[in-house]
Amino acid sequence: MAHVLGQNQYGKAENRIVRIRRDSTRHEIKDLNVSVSLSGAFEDVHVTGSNANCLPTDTAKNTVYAFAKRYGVDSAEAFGILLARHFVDATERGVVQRARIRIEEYAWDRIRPTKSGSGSGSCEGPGPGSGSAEAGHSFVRRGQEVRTSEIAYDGESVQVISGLRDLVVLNSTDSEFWGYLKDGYTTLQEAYDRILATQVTARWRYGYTGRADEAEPGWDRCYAQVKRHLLEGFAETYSYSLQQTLHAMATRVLDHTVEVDEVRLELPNKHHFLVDLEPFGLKNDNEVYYAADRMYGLIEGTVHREGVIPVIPVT
Ligand SMILES: O=c1[nH]c(=O)c2[nH]c(=O)[nH]c2[nH]1
Repeated sequence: MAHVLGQNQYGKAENRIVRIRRDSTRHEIKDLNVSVSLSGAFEDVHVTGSNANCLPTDTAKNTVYAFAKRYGVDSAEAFGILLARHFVDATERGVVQRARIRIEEYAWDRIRPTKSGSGSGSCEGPGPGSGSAEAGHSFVRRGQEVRTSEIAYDGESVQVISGLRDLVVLNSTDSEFWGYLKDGYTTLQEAYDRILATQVTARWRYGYTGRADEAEPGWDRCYAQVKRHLLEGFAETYSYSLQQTLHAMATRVLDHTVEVDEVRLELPNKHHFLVDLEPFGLKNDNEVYYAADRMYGLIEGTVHREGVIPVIPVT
């Protein structure tokens, strides 16, 4: 019985690309997930095993990254048009008859450091975002983080552990990682200017124990204040490791929020790898990155006030 090859298409899906424009100290970021799908004269590829008409998906991937460098990314739409036209018009012998480019774009807002962030504060202090110039290279991914809390009462005292998760932040410069231990399995190149990005999970425990003479902290105020200092701690730390950034963020929360005794952070290192564009005659001057979603380094730690016994569970 004869069989007929029906509709078919192929390409490279989910090319995670971060394009930084660093023309000035005020960097611009474009964060895209680009999927390429080609259809055309691919009967032979499927039926006979001849790859003469097969543009490798690896080439499609390279094209996406090279185009990001060569033409920049003004908008997802304009970038998609460039790519789609290229695959159809520039591929040999009219092999590619239709190109479909799908792009998801993730939006980032700038972290705004505040001048009024100094001095030790309580949750009665100024609200988040008051004051200030925008950070040139520090971003927080748009979309709401999840606020968490865990409350326990044993008949005597109350314990409140608040937190957040899915707060995604990125510094497009001011991050290095070098001078680390090396053994026979070490291949990592030392980095003197890298992207530092993480998805913050934070928990903090209040000193509040619910005694009759104790006033409850302003929970919403404290939440906003802790979040603000986590963001600013991230943005304002010139980092030599994510571990150091973790310590700076947690310390800053304790310095500015007297109600909090202990902070625990879980920070996955969301790796961004510079794409090698040399084969296409392009110099990648820390502009085009492959944003890997796994595997990832996972940096975890607690910072607490001296004399306080830390109790936030290690997960
Ligand atoms: O900030 C970092 N800390 C590490 O421990 C580490 N390990 C690694 O491979 N890259 C990084 N980056």
